[in-house]
Amino acid sequence: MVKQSIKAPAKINLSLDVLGKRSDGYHEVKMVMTQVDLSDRLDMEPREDGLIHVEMSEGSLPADSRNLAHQAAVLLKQHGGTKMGASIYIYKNIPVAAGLAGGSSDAAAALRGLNELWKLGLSLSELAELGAELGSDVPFCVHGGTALATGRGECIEKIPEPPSCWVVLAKPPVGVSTGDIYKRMRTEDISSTSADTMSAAVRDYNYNAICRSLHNALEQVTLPMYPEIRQIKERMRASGVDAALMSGSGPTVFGLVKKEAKLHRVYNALRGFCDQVYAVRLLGEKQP
Ligand SMILES: C[C@@](CO)(OP(=O)(O)O)[C@H](O)COP(=O)(O)OP(=O)(O)OC[C@H]1O[C@@H](n2ccc(N)nc2=O)[C@H](O)[C@@H]1O
Ligand SMILES: Nc1ncnc2c1ncn2[C@@H]1O[C@H](COP(=O)(O)OP(=O)(O)O)[C@@H](O)[C@H]1O
Repeated sequence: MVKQSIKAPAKINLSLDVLGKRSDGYHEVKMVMTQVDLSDRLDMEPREDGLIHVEMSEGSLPADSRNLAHQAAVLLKQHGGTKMGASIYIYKNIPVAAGLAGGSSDAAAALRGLNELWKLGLSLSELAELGAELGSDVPFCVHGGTALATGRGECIEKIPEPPSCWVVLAKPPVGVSTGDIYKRMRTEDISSTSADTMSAAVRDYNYNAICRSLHNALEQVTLPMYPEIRQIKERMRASGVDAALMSGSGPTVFGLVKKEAKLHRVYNALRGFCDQVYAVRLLGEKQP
């Protein structure tokens, strides 16, 4: 039996501008997104009986039709008109509801993997278009790498990879609802945007400019609601990261660190403060 084993990496938002509220209930955004090497893994096998069956290593998450990878498989099956089914096993490493797009990345990995297994021959753009039906972050996860995302997040323009660095991720034990954070966003308070500056810094391969340009408009909503996120940011800065920012709607904070010699100090400072801390690399960067 042919099997597929495929990685589903987490994302961080190097910059996130909210440009306004749309008539469809979503917000117009402009974001620079990139992937890090903290990944779930999806093992997939085709099934002759046509059923979609998902199992998760993480018992607290639904494996039924509420699971984004399950939804992706059903959508692709309908779109591709195949009689085949699939068994999907998800090894979960990415913290859930963290602002790291773990669910979206699982959905994207299911689309890419099943497209191969079922020999549907869809292009990445076609898979991304399908993925947009599941969530705004899914198209980015289908393409992967580093990108400028516009619209509600589903319009993807690939940009070059940023310079290599360490990324320390720290997630406080709070649950944040993305929809709730967007709903509370006061777009009239927006005073500055950052995506163009960040995109230029990435294209220039300029690490210091990337650090200076980190910006997330959703911080103005999430930080006052959860003081522990601000504390993590402050602790990261005090421990010597080059720059720190909340990812997406939160609550995970990421810190960028160029020098490996600093990494242990940052990691240990955070570990004493919060349980879920990861030291990872940006994915796809040129090796130094
Ligand atoms: C904030 C971001 C930044 O990358 O990531 P996360 O924090 O979720 O990782 C994304 O914009 C999240 O994308 P995603 O998590 O796919 O959101 P969706 O499922 O499409 O939408 C969830 C809800 O958020 C709101 N929403 C989402 C995207 C957007 N551009 N405007 C919105 O107002 C809508 O109310 C929607 O019902
Ligand atoms: N495969 C999956 N992995 C993680 N969460 C999932 C998955 N499928 C559905 N979900 C649901 O999606 C929601 C958001 O999860 P996630 O993608 O981890 O958040 P975020 O976009 O904030 O990083 C959670 O409430 C979770 O129950």
